[in-house]
Amino acid sequence: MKRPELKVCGMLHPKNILEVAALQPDYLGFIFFKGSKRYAGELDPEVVKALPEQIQRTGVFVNEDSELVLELIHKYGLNAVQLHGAESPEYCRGIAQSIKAIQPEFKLIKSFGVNADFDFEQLEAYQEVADYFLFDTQTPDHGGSGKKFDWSLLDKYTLDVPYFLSGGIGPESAEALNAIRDPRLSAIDINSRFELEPGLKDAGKLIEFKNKLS
Ligand SMILES: O=C(O)c1ccccc1NCC(=O)[C@H](O)[C@H](O)COP(=O)(O)O
Repeated sequence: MKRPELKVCGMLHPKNILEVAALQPDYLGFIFFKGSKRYAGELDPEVVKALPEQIQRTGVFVNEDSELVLELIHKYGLNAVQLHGAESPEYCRGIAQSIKAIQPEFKLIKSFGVNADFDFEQLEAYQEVADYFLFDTQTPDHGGSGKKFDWSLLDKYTLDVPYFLSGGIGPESAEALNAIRDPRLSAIDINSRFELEPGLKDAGKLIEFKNKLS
């Protein structure tokens, strides 16, 4: 089985972005949601644009106006968007069509907050438009909760769309992640459990975790 990729989300500070980029994660996430403690809307776009091209620069949005999403994709040179609110399949299709017409390799990641009541059937309407799903813990703050959900709930996931696993993944999670045998697990998404403060990642912890993943 292919080793899942790694996404480090919630990057904020230029020096820290370069420090983490040097560890060669597959994705770096920038949160363009004003309600987040990791809001990156003030970040210099040149810092993001200058990242090595192997790193997928991912903008995270929550129920944002689609015109603004498209504007920020261009402003920051993003390769992917992660739609982390209650965006409809039609909204996702509009974004995907607009951007893929000029950037065919662009990726759309649709996030869902999972709990015991989560309706996996709703995903069917998104399967043609999402390149990936992202399964996070359901919380009122949308994301970055540091809380893990019960991964056995994913036994109910029957579609073929590859997914990112997220929510409360910490340094101690490596062993459990290595035990997952689902070929649809495309990437592991980490955030607050690797922080010194919101938006500031601990490079030492990241190196240790990355080395433990198989
Ligand atoms: O991190 C945030 O502050 C955030 C706020 C609003 C929407 C999404 C947000 N984060 C998106 C992510 O992809 C996080 O990595 C994901 O929620 C997991 O976070 P954590 O539980 O802290 O590992």
